[in-house]
Amino acid sequence: MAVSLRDVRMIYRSGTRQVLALDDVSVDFPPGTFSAVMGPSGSGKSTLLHCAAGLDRPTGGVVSIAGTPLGDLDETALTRLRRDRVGFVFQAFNLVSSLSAAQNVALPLRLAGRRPAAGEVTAALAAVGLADRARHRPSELSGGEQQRVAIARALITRPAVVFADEPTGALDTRTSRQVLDLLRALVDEHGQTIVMVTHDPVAAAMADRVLLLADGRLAGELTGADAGAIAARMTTLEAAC
Ligand SMILES: Nc1ncnc2c1ncn2[C@@H]1O[C@H](COP(=O)(O)OP(=O)(O)OP(=O)(O)O)[C@@H](O)[C@H]1O
Repeated sequence: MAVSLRDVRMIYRSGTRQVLALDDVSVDFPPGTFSAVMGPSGSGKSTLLHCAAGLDRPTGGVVSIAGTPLGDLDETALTRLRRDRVGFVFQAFNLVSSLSAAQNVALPLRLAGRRPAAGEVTAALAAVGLADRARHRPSELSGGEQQRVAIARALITRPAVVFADEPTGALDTRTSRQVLDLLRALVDEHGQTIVMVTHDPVAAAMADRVLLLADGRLAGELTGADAGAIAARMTTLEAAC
């Protein structure tokens, strides 16, 4: 499995209050698959993503990335595994504004103390259709172009999995479609594993399967559903919460 969660539980404590954000969730993300995670507000989507990506340590259960149980790793080893094996794409792109597109893409390698091989960054930018924008700063790129640079940056370390948190949340419909087509192509043509949290049924319909969360639990899974069917299921879930 690229990522696996076994009985993952997350309890947030603030003062005397406790929130059970994940309630014994078990799920696998096989290599070369595109999964969407949906659910009503507060259902635990971000918590699931953060635990699965090793950004947060769950209260209980086991998360493994590429066969490595994260609970066995100290903070240094966990940071290294995240840096080398996990790619992140965020709603707000999170590019470094003072760096060019090429420098942003090279950043994860630089942080790992590696000098990019000749052509490596150019190839990554070409893979997202932006070879001719290498010298542009983020402010000189459209939103969709910035997100494609962020995707190239996420892929430069050849991660076992890319986690995308609302990757089209800040984009218009047409640009969203381009970014989703790109994510789909990365799975189909390069066997990339992608896990995407989204509120958008159109985005979720691009995935191989849609995991539905409600109250911190897996409430169902849809495969091959179109956006209309996903939206209808979400309406039912929201009404029940
Ligand atoms: N750091 C925290 N401290 C305390 N409670 C938290 C914390 N983070 C999340 N929670 C709570 O855990 C539950 C799940 O939150 P989470 O952010 O994972 O939901 P979500 O499905 O991503 O929501 P949204 O769609 O609104 O972003 C919510 O009840 C939330 O209030």
